[in-house]
Amino acid sequence: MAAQIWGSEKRARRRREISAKIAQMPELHDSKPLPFMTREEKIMESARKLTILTEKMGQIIDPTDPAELYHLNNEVLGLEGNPMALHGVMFIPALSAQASDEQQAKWLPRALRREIIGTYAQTELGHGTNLQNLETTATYDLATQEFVLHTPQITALKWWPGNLGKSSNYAVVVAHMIIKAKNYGPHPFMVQLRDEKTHEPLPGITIGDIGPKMAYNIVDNGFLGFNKYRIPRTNLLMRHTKVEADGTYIKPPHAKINYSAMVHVRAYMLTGQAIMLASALNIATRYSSVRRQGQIDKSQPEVKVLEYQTQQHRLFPSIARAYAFQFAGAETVKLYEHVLKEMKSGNVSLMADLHALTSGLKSVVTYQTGEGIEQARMACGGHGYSMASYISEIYGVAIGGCTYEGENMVMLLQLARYLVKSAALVKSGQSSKLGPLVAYLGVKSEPTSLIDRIPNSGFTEYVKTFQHVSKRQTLKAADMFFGLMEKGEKREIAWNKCSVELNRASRLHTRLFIVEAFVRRVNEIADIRIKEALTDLLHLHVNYELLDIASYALEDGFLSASQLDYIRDQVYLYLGKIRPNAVSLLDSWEFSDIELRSVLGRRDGNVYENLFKWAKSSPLNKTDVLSSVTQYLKPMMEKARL
Ligand SMILES: CCCCCCCC/C=C\C/C=C/C(=O)SCCNC(=O)CCNC(=O)[C@H](O)C(C)(C)COP(=O)(O)OP(=O)(O)OC[C@H]1O[C@@H](n2cnc3c(N)ncnc32)[C@H](O)[C@@H]1OP(=O)(O)O
Ligand SMILES: Cc1cc2nc3c(=O)[nH]c(=O)nc-3n(C[C@H](O)[C@H](O)[C@H](O)COP(=O)(O)OP(=O)(O)OC[C@H]3O[C@@H](n4cnc5c(N)ncnc54)[C@H](O)[C@@H]3O)c2cc1C
Repeated sequence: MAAQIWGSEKRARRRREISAKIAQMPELHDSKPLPFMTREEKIMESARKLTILTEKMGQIIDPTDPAELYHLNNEVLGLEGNPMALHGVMFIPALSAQASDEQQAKWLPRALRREIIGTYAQTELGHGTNLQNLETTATYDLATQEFVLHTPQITALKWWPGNLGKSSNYAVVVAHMIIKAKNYGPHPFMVQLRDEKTHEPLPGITIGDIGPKMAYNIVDNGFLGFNKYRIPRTNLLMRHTKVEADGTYIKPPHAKINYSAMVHVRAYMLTGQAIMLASALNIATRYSSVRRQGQIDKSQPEVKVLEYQTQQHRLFPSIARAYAFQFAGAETVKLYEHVLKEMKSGNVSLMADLHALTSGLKSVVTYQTGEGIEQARMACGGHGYSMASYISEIYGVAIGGCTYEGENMVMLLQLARYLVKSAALVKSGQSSKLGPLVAYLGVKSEPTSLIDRIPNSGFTEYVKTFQHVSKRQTLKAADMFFGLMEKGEKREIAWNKCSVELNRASRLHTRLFIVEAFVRRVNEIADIRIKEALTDLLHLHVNYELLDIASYALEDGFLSASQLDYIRDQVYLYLGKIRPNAVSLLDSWEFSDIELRSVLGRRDGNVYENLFKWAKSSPLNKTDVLSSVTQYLKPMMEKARL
């Protein structure tokens, strides 16, 4: 199963080998539990480990393999981030995709050797979503052949970029490019921020940390202002766009090609989210098979809480989602790598499809991951609320994904643009022009669903039902939009008035893609036992997801009440079937105790003794009487007693 999750036997074996090596290197372990550290201590601890990793990486992993690097980071540095989180996730990908060969030769080896630390600085205090209204300018000075970066007012300060505040000395900065008073829109520039020897900010640069956040606090998200700060013309990233010495602008082959670093993260973050969901579920499910509370049969001893159907219903559909996201994520990364290769050689024809797909997936996956992690926390009762479970930290980090790389509603609306265009093709009889991801929009469906009507139909009837509801909602939302425009409403106003319905269409389309990716994977599996276990999970997935969106299929009578009863019964049936495999389905992800950082989720199940040990190690317990008591509470009580 681990091979299915991680992509191959070899990958799963390598992960085990890497974990085993890390277990033997105490210098790479947390020196004390992270929840007992201050933010400053955590940042220091992370930098300490990161430095050792830089020295010893070659002994532990193949540093050229991104999957191994990602695993190493998760184990050693953890999900709260690290001083170079953005360096690998966005800075290097931005240079790789947008810098010319010459620029890459100059900067990439230095970045890869970690001679310099970089980030991606785009969002500003006043604008994040609406890139067209960013305020930072890069004005070309023909006389010196330099760009002058400037922050015209406080809302133009770069705000949020990870590791910008304290760690990075370089950044890819997105600024409006102005040449001879003409604004060419946002473009990426390579900018040095700090002196390479002293790490002091360079003259003309104002920079700092934006303060503590809900989670992800090892990352120093930062602010950045420029005061007429000059960089050479050749620091504009010039793979696709060029500015010649005389100010001549050569436009890129696709207007949005400079957005590729964002698409990169949107594609890669899906499996990251799956891992966070599976981690929280692993903790909750292991704990649920240790925790005994109450009886089902009063004549019997207390049961493990995992025996309760409500507990299974809370956890198991999310287990199925974690697998589904991992499989959909793997497909998306493959597609992204293909499109990137094409893009580098000038073929931009697949960019719109990839943008639509990743926009929808990013939104649905992060939202459902957040839901699943929060349910996992609640499933641990009181101990879930303790940082000893570590689930609240996983939650805080995961839901950041609903916001970064494009706020979820906004990204769903991006997919909706694509769906509406596709609907227009269907309506004008040009279904043959639909791309493979939306071809179902042009296919006539049966009048009613055949779920529970055809024996041995596998998952086909489920997929057809998801297709039906997605198609119906897309065409309905598109009709509503076109209808408003026909009535004379301006395009943008009509769009806003339909946007809730449009986003519903985007979610349904994306959920269909996730179901199909799960089905595709199960169909590929040769090992009969693995196929069986995953087929059970897929049964739970399709029935649970369909029940969740049943109103769409009920409102036009595509599903009947009796079919809905069948679907509900299937959910309960598969909860029971999955119960014996539940812990194994999560243990198959092979997270080590070092990586999970959870007292509740310990592999050995020795929860209570270790919770007590953990509590005793709280800094508050270093002394029996705190100074808050001697200074304030004791005098207050004494005064009250007088
Ligand atoms: C190993 C991985 C683990 C991952 C862990 C990650 C941890 C790191 C943590 C955090 C990192 C976070 C980083 C950041 O957040 S960086 C900042 C990200 N910011 C955003 O995402 C901003 C969101 N906004 C946008 O992307 C855009 O403004 C927009 C797409 C919403 C709108 O852009 P705009 O230029 O205004 O375009 P239009 O709406 O007018 O659309 C025009 C047209 O262009 C199409 N389009 C837009 N983007 C793309 C694209 N990327 N590719 C292809 N096409 C694109 C759009 O669809 C329109 O098409 P049309 O309908 O045919 O006209
Ligand atoms: C943990 C974290 C890490 C980050 N890291 C980075 C980084 O490394 N580099 C970087 O540059 N940025 C980074 N960001 C910033 C992030 O990319 C932005 O916060 C994000 O893109 C959302 O933009 P915003 O904050 O402007 O939200 P806003 O756009 O102000 O969103 C507020 C509300 O308005 C709604 N809204 C906005 N526009 C529309 C619209 N057109 N239609 C409908 N509704 C709309 C949204 O849906 C939302 O409900 C990070 C953010 C976080 C939380």
